[in-house]
Amino acid sequence: MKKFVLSKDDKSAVSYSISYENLLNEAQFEAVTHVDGPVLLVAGAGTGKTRTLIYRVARLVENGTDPSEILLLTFTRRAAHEMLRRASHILDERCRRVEGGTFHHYCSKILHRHAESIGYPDNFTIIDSQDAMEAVNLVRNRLDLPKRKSRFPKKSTLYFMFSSSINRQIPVRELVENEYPQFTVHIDLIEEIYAKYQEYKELNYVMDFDDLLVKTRDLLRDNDDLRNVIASRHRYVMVDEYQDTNALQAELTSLFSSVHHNVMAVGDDAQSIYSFRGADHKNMLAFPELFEGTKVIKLEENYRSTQRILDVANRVLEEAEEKFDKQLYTKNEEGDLPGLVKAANMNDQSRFVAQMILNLREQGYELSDTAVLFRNGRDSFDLEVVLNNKNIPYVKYGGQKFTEAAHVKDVLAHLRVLLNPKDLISWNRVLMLIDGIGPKTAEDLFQWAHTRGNPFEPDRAPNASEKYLVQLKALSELFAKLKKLDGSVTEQLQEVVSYYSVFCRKQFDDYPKRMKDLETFVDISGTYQSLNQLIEQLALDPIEATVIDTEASEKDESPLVLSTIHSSKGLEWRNVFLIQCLDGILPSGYAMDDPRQMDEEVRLLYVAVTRAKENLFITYPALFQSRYGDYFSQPSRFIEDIGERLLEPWLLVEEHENNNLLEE
Ligand SMILES: Nc1ncnc2c1ncn2[C@@H]1O[C@H](COP(=O)(O)OP(=O)(O)OP(=O)(O)O)[C@@H](O)[C@H]1O
Repeated sequence: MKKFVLSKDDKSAVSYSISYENLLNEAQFEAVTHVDGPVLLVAGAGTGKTRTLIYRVARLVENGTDPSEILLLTFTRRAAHEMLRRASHILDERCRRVEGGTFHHYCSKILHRHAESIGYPDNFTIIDSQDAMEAVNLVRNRLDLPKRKSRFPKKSTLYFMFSSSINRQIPVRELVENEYPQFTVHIDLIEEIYAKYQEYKELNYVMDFDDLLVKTRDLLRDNDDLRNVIASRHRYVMVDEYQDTNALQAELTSLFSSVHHNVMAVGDDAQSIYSFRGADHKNMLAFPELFEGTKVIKLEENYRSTQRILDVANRVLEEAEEKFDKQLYTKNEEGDLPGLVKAANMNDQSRFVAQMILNLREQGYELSDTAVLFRNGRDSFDLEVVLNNKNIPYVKYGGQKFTEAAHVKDVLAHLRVLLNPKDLISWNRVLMLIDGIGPKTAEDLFQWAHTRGNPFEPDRAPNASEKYLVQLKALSELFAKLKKLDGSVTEQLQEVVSYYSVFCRKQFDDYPKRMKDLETFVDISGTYQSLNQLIEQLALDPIEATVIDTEASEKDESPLVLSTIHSSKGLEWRNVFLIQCLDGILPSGYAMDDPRQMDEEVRLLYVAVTRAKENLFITYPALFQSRYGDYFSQPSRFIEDIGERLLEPWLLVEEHENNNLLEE
């Protein structure tokens, strides 16, 4: 037999089209050119984590790696798309073939492909947290609970307990005993509801978000062949925002990279703000233990902000009990001192923000160069009224999601049952729109349809009452039409919206606005290739409500951004206003008794401050108005002592008292 010796390909011989060395600093370059073995990139805000990931994707592809062998896991799908768009911009279209998305998306993809191995059909549906709570409620109500003397947890609390137990890998019993001691008397019942909830999901072919992670973990952990096939495909695994992952996601990262062991995790422990979803920033500390031979690379130079903004950020972090080994610095300009603006009341605060935004526009900033950030979605309501009056266009992120609105959920429920006729929660929604049908009748119809009849002809049920027979016939006709239109998402959606318009008009006073939303939804549905894809992507990646609003209105100026701090993660603007910076809001009143939660509030403020590139204004009203009455409020304890050297106080003066509208 003849022997031929294959020589190792000389990677150094690749000539790169991008001059990585000039575009990156030393630490970034080290991370980008790292090829084999695990790496943990520990980096402060604005130090170029995203940039490093983008250049690493480009470099690996330039090196000859097949893009489909790179797995890029990010916090939102939008983030993955954006990174791959930028990578393909700096290199070429090959980068778009990189497998990118969130853990949930990727797991759902694996599970759809291997559904039979876990006893599910491949058309299982994913339920969002609201539907999951409804399912918990349903199983709770089915249990004939004896009359209780002591308080029992609400459906949302139960769901939250179950989800925490899974994400943090703590048994329900232990979690309740430690964190909800007031409910320990009901522990057996809570465990029973948990078991029944799992059973409900299996019988009805639905999965909640947590199932996607758990079932993928179990599938890969218990099935060596499949794990090897899947992990062999992942020559390189990269995980962004590692500080906001949980123990389960760490385990999945390890399973995904179990063949090649080339995993890069990127994160900033000081920006961990999702512990309420089970995220644990200690995951970052545990990374080197989980991945043997980890190389740790630190990014410390900030490129985003002026030094004066960073001085405030560094000072904010000092408020945390858990001290961070971080001092952000930059070679950028020193910049203006960030302002601390005290307004007499909320309306003055809004007037200040709106007027200042217009001033900035006059100075040449686009509206979209500016963001207004706040702790809770409701904190911007007053400002929104003022912006509307002044005709300043804005988009708002982080409030209610489009798919959380009742009218959208109603429409989607019709499509969900079409895809998965066993989805009881959606059937209930569909049937209970009809006059005369309550939960009991809805469940009877569901049971009948699933044992004897065709689920899509509910009007044939033997004991369907005359009261609602005509409506049931209309529903059956709708399903028949939808089946005929199979393959055209837009036409199917249009059919449901026309069927639903009668109910919308009957249920909601503001039905014209809601119908307009739905029409816009029909217009944009063409981007989805199938109904399955539409339902799944909307569950995993809900559209922001105001994205629909802005699609509907045709403003030609790119709008100002209003966002909760949570939704501002990873983004940056030239000007940032942080409003309602009050004790009780930031930090939240609910966090005050728990040092761990208080630390998370500090990190939240840190995230807000580090979004600003050039100008930062922190504002608060001296008088807080609420439906319970007005009261004098205190600025956030985190900013109160920062001092004038770092945060310059601003005083607002009315025009008639002084010719200058605003005085420093
Ligand atoms: N080496 C560099 N040279 C020039 N600009 C850079 C460099 N690295 C990063 N930047 C710029 O700094 C800003 C922040 O970078 P990036 O968004 O990648 O940081 P990040 O670490 O992901 O931030 P955060 O975690 O706070 O969201 C961006 O505008 C980016 O283009």
